[in-house]
Amino acid sequence: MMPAAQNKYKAYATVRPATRTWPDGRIDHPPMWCSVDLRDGNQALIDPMGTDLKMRMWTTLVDMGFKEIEVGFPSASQTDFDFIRTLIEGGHIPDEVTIQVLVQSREELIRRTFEALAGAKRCIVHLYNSTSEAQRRIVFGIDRKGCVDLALSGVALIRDLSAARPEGEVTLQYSPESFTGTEPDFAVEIVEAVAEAWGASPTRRMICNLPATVEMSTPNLYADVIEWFCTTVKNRASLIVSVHPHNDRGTGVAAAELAVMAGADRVEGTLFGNGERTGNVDVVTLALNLYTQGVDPGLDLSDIDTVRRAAEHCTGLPVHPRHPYAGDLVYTAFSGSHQDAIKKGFAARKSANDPTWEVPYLPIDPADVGRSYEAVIRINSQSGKGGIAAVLERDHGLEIPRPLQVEFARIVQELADQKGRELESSEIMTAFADTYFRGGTLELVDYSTVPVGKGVQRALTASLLRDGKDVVIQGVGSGPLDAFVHALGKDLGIHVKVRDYHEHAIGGGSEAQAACYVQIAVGGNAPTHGAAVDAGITMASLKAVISALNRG
Ligand SMILES: CC(=O)SCCNC(=O)CCNC(=O)[C@H](O)C(C)(C)COP(=O)(O)OP(=O)(O)OC[C@H]1O[C@@H](n2cnc3c(N)ncnc32)[C@H](O)[C@@H]1OP(=O)(O)O
Ligand SMILES: CC(C)C(=O)C(=O)O
Repeated sequence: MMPAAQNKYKAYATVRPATRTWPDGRIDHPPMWCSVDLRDGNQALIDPMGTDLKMRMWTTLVDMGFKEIEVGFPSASQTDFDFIRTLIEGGHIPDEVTIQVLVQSREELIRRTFEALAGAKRCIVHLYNSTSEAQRRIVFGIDRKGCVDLALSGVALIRDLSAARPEGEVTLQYSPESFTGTEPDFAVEIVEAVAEAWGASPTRRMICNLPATVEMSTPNLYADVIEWFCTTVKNRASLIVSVHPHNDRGTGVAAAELAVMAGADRVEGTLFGNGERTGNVDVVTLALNLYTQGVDPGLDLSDIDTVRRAAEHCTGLPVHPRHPYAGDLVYTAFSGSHQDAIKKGFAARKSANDPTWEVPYLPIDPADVGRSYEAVIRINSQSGKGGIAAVLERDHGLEIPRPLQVEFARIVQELADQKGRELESSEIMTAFADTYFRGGTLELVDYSTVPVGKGVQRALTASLLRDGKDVVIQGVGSGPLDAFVHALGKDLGIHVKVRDYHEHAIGGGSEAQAACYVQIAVGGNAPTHGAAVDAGITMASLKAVISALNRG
């Protein structure tokens, strides 16, 4: 038994904005994005990235279009320091990209940070100290004033070192770390003090980053406190309000989205949500959530698998198969009704002249992120006729008619149940061929036809093997199939009624083949299906009838 919750945990304290506007919000433009893969993501890895992996991550982020990238904590690690020097000295930072570095409010660390930044044209120095009531009491042993003083001592040094930089001033970012555990009025107090000490103004905005260092509440309460902060803080116009959600409750994405509705201008996060504990907010999901609402996210994810491979290589962590937009299974439907609807959705798109995406069960066109339609439908015991027919069509060119779909789906379900696993496309084709391209008592060897009378009718002669013995049958009908049916009844006493007939070409040109599907009834017996593929359509149709008879 877990200990009684009410004795051990407290509900999150809330603050209510005077006018709560965020629930009516829509996100109609992307926030400013900042990747923290090379810092918060990296610091959470069992094996932090070395220079080569950092460079691969950096290139991936730049190629995706990030304009702000936190590249490390240069005063904490020589690897981070050296990597930043490599970026600057190697000319790897495009003009439109600003690097960001993290530092605590400690003199020697701040000085070392500025050494790392020598030569960088544009950079953000990100200063943090924890402001939560618990950390002030437990970790730092300081009161509110002590906490403000700690922040201000850092700001004063950064201001001086920044002013002395020959390359120009840095941008200051300040994080009241553990913001979600900080009394909102104190967060406002310390940010106002820092902004004033820095000399923030509408033309020299300071980034004020409000982290859910630990996600402690439902996302609506985070949004409430963000809106309350934005409407309470002095000189809001002098601040870029940034959020930095973590995912402790599994709602980091929702928290970020609601925070943007509540007034945040900027979001810090990582690719696929790597980061401390349960991770940082996943910027890939955030960006593609925007995209599916018709908003250009400003990040290029047209080749999501390349981004994913880079992230997996750099972090050593796999992306979950169900991860939004990027997982192996997210463009795959196993269940029958989903497969049926997806198949119909794709077909409707083909015939409609409208680019608007509207395929059931697929919130995004897989092609937009470089994934293929081919992977959409896979078959197991939960699959239905629509999906199975789609696989036969997609991989084997067979467009089987609806009554045959219904019958074959039962056969496939039994097979999948018996195997207890997903079926390969080749196994489905083999099952189809074994069932409907059926050899047996009868085998068609050849046939010929000639016109009869004024050519309205045709006479057909067919050579068959019946139980291995040659037989020749002859009949007359309105076409070769009709004449064949007549011949079977007249010469072999097999009285066939064709109940359903479909044919189509497979492929084109000299390689083209014909596929034919029939449903026949013999005497009072239950109808059976047969199918055949042959170079000629007549041969395919006669063989399909023979297949059906062999099954009967
Ligand atoms: C929420 C976040 O993700 S914040 C980022 C966290 N990232 C990291 O910590 C990774 C990089 N950090 C490090 O490698 C180390 O902490 C270093 C190199 C920066 C500092 O190392 P050390 O001083 O040897 O060790 P340590 O981190 O344990 O020091 C903690 C001290 O710093 C103080 N401190 C912690 N954060 C801050 C801060 N933001 N500003 C000022 N002082 C701070 C603590 O109160 C403690 O003080 P004490 O020594 O008087 O008790
Ligand atoms: C330094 C801050 C922004 C941080 O990483 C956090 O609070 O998670």
